[in-house]
Amino acid sequence: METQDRYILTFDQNQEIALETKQLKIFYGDYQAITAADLQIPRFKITALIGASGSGKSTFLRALNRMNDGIATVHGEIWYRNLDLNTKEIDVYAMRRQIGMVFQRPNPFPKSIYENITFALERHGVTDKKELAKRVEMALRQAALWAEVKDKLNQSALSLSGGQAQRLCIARAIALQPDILLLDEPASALDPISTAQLEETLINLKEHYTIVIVTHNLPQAARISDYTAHFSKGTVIEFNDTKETFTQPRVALTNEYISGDFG
Ligand SMILES: Nc1ncnc2c1ncn2[C@@H]1O[C@H](COP(=O)(O)OP(=O)(O)OP(=O)(O)O)[C@@H](O)[C@H]1O
Repeated sequence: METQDRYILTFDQNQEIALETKQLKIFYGDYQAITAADLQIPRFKITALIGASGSGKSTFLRALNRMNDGIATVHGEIWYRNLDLNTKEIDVYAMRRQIGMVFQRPNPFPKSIYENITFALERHGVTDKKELAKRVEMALRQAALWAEVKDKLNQSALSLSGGQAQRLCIARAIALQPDILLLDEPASALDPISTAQLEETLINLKEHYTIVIVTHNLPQAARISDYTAHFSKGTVIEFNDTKETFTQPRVALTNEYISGDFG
């Protein structure tokens, strides 16, 4: 098989782009964690970020909604709806309503299941009780948790299992009706059954949301994502349709990584 050093898919005008990074470079002090990442994230698709530990996946993901502010220095452009998010003028709080993040460990607030979802909504000005109840139900249904919790919405969220808590965190993020959901290894603390439920939830969510997910679980990336970006040493070396990436990788290092022939 003929291989290249790098292969980055770009889209034609028929594919709407939700986010695009241009020449993204990220430094922790003097250490450069991302050397140059140019990536188009297609709308209403799942894009998986894969790569060896330390290759820069989380650093890249966190830059997309400015979670690195104050931790790392980010150079380059992050385009979202004709706005460069990596500029001083951006209202980061408002932007994060459009671009939400779900973390590796489920982190529900020590409040009721219901309040976990209404908390951010109220802070964003939604106060009508009927509207809040509607949004809670919608978010829990979309996160595939409604059936399990509808009779115990006033119970503490800390009583949920890990898998349920992670779906609650997804519900909390989507209650704000964002455009894009960023997920950093959301299944790494879950058992196989909860992982399968979470994967099904994500597949259903892509009808309404653009999803970017960091995962170490390669079969998971192959199962749920439409596109895969392979990070190596701080840069994206291959970005392509997931099926192609996993069956006919164009870059030798990707082939080694997905066949477990690395490190
Ligand atoms: N807060 C930080 N301060 C300094 N260096 C950091 C910080 N966070 C990450 N790094 C470094 O940046 C590089 C990329 O880390 P990052 O967490 O983005 O990689 P990753 O691909 O997500 O790894 P993993 O799969 O292990 O989570 C690593 O060398 C890491 O040690």
